[in-house]
Amino acid sequence: MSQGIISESVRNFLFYLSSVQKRKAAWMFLLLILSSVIDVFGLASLVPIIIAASRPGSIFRNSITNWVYHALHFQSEKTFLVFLIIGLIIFFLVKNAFTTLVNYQQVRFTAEIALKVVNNQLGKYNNLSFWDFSRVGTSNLIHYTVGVPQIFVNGIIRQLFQFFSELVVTLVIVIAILIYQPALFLVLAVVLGPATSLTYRVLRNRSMRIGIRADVLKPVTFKLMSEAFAGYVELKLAGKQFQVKDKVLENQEELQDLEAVSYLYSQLPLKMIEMVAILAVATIFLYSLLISENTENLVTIIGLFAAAAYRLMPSVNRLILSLVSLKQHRFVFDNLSLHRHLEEKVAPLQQPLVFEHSIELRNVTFAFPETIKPVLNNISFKVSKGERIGLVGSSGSGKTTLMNLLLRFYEEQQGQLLIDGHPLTEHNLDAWYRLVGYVKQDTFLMEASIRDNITLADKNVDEQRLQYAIEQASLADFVQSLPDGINSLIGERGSRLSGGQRQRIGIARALYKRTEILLMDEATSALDNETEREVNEAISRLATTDITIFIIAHRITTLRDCTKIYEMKDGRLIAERTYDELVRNVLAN
Ligand SMILES: Nc1ncnc2c1ncn2[C@@H]1O[C@H](COP(=O)(O)OP(=O)(O)OP(=O)(O)O)[C@@H](O)[C@H]1O
Repeated sequence: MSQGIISESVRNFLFYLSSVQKRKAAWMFLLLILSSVIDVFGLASLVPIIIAASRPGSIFRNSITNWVYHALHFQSEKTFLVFLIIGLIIFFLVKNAFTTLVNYQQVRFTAEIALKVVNNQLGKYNNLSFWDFSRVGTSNLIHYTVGVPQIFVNGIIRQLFQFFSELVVTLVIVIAILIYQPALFLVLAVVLGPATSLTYRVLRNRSMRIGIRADVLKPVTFKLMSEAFAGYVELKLAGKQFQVKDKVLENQEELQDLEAVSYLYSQLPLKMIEMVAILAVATIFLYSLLISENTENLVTIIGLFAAAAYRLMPSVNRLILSLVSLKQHRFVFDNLSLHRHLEEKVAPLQQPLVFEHSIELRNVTFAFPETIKPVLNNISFKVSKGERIGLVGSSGSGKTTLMNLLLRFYEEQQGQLLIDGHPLTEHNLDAWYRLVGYVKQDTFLMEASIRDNITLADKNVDEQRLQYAIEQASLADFVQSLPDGINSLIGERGSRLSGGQRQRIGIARALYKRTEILLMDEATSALDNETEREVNEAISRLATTDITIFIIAHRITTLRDCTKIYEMKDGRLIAERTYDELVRNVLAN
């Protein structure tokens, strides 16, 4: 009834194991079977001891106890009983120590695999292109890299171990019954067999649907919450915080409902099996009372049935629960196989890239996959090293897209990007990333010190370089004014900094990295006059270096130090001007 899900789970589990780990898994499996068998025998061994204690003389009627009694030269039945009880205690001690050791090894092994799955997922998503990265989205990425491996471990791997160990327990008991009491086996098979199968059948598809739905809902809560916190101020000012809260609650309500139903389902198998067992006992009992002549035999059967069912029920219950869990969490296989091609992605062989003379765009055309009209249309320009290029143009004209192309977030469909005449390809991308620095309007900032934010938590900080970067980015006075100086913390996403200070940290970071090409996107549009002056001062300082700069700016004054200014319109480059020409043009219009 369940080979499908079991073999699928085992296959997915084995996928993550190395050959050494596969051998380890086989070893674990053997230990698990052994500990399950010992568990059952441990309980079974209680029966003869109880019989021996309650019925004097019975030890001589049993061939084994009789043999042991005489072999060890016991003198009285009482001392032999004491011996048996002490032996039993020692057996239980050893058994429990052994099964705990097996459990410990299994837990360690599972943790090892869990780490491997997380590592695998992280590696895979680190290989995502910028484009795919933005399409998948951070909420899904966190779910795939942290949430899904956890579900795989708890919902699949642990359940597989449980399934096999309970299967062994159940089989050992059932086979023992079959050998010693075939009639009882028949009753059990007729009563518990269909009940178990029916319970599983009722629950499996429902549980699977719960799993799939929860998988959709979980990242939604995360997405809503991260958006709500990121937009805390704006949402509050717009009086929309309750709207977000309502959405989160709506999402949580459905999730909690699913959790509740799932919990209920986990309680059902035991109750159903218990119910069926009681019904069976009652039926046999009533039959013996009302119809049958030979009641003695039936009462024995009932007694044995009740005892066997009592021992079997918890195992069968866990067996069903592990199967239901496998079904419920089956969706993780689909999640884990997403982007699997990235696992095999061999990093392209990297070559050096020299930038000494020029950056050239030759007939570059780019369109987003879902749009037909190109966002960049046949763009060509050549920039010499050390030049400072301004990009202006109306909103939506393609300035940011052009910058994203230079950053290699996107790739042109036609034309070429040439560095010193050599095309930029995936084989020199690492070298290109080392040359390029990027300062956005919302510079990425960590909840850490200024030092860590500039060096991106470098372990071996080049102090001289850091000092140079701080001065060139016009941050020196500000840093000196802080009680903890460069070690001052800047708060979450730089909340303790002004807009200008945040951008200057971005500039300092680029300088610390020895950036040779600096891309600044709308660097000053959100700044007040004073901070604009500070950022402009930093840019003017940069103008004295041989860093090549591209600036998208909405304030003309930011472009004062630019050697060339390109004007864009509808994805085309329509004019090239100097700063003075730009000013005259603006004044004339
Ligand atoms: N991910 C995307 N998918 C589809 N279209 C996009 C995407 N990003 C931008 N666009 C479209 O590309 C065009 C150019 O956008 P871009 O951001 O480059 O303009 P811009 O000149 O930088 O504008 P602004 O000055 O307002 O920032 C716009 O029409 C925009 O709608």
